[in-house]
Amino acid sequence: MTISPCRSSFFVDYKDLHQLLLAVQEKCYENHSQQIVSISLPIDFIDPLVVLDKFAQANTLNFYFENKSKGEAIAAIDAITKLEITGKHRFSKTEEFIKDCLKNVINFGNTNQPFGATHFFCSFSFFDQHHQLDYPFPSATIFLPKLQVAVKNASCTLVVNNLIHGDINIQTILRELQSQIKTIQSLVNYSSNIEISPANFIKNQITNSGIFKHSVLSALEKIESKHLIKIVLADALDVRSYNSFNLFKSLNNLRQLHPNCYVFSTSNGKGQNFIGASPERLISIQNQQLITDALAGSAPRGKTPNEDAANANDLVNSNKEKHEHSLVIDFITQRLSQLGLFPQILAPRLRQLSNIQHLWTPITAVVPANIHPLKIVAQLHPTPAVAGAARDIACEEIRRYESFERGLYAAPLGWVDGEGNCEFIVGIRSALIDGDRARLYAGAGIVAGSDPEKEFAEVQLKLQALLKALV
Ligand SMILES: C=C(O[C@@H]1C=C(C(=O)O)C=C[C@H]1O)C(=O)O
Repeated sequence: MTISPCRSSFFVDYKDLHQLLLAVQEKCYENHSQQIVSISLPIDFIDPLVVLDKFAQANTLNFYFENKSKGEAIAAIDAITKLEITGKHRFSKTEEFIKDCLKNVINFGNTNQPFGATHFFCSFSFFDQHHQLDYPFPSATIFLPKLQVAVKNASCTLVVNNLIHGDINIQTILRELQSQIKTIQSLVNYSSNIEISPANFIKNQITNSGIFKHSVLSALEKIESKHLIKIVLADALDVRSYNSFNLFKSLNNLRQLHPNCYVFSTSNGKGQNFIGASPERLISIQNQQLITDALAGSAPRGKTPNEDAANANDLVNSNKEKHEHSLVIDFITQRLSQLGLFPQILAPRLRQLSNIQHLWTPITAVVPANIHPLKIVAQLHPTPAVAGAARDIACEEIRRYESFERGLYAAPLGWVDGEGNCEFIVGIRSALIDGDRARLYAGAGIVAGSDPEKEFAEVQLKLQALLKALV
């Protein structure tokens, strides 16, 4: 892997780049092969969401990921190479695909910039097989974008990936790069407008309150008879708007309304988008330091500081909520240990979001270089935070109780780089957007002592928070 220099903001040494591209092409001719040239440049500060809005097309894959509290946002547009998988072994196939691609990458420019060099964007579905045959996303989608713009704190990086082979016109690549940089430069001072104006929808609850509460009661009987310890039951809400949903405005609303969450969106290149604001990180790995969240056990935020503190107090002292939470900690620590890791459980805390608060225990571990992030994703997904315990029985029961396909709901979604760094979140509090239609998803964990009314109210609270953002 060669790295050529690249200097200040928006400075591209086109002469160096031209020579590199010609040399790469020559090798491609000789070997009848293809190479990926990844160009990383520091750029002036720009909002990646504005870049997404400018460049994303309905017929291309794209991805957006933002964590406002960490000062990070990343937009990935169009794919130079992709893998779509339906069925089993999707995590190991993804790992293989990424490793194969990385063998063919030549880096140019400043790869040490935050989010410099190649990043692969991945979305998985909850189950490895869909029951709904026309569900619009495969069980796994992985792509290396053509264009990636990322912000970390005040630093902004552009990555342009190019596929080089014998027949490609190098001059065209250079011209395209110049034109992309010009367009991006023109967006530097563009700020996204805040538009929190809830739209008017026609709504249709998939599982009505009666059906949902009946499922909770039935699940409680199975818990009582020891068939299960916990199950996470989700509900879906179908809405139809008078106009097509606007991805950019909806994401912008989500980040204003849920600044402590991960705001995300991913597309299938056929016009559908899966978006949401999730508080739950599956794993992030930075320089071999892994962190994962055990997040389960909930209470609404109070309307006054006193009510809020009382709700928080009830939550941290509730044996039922603590039991629900500890199932997740136990599962995560066990599964990480099975991989040979030594998980450290940090002090429990509250995760307070705009509408809801959760019991939260971060768990850390050091990841040896030989364990690929996707092995850990495969080992953890789905945790009892979104499935239940015992997990496989809970998954079977979920299929029985829920009348809709979970699809990408409650599944891993994130990025991996070539150095073993990654960030995957759990796609809860999410919606599948298709033109003027959206299906919203949210769920709640059921354990012994759960109250069907309260669980239903919790799910509605989560759905409403999402609905408020869609425009
Ligand atoms: C399943 C969801 O959330 C999960 C369920 C929680 C609970 O029941 O307390 C809390 C956080 C998440 O682990 C969802 O929001 O869809």
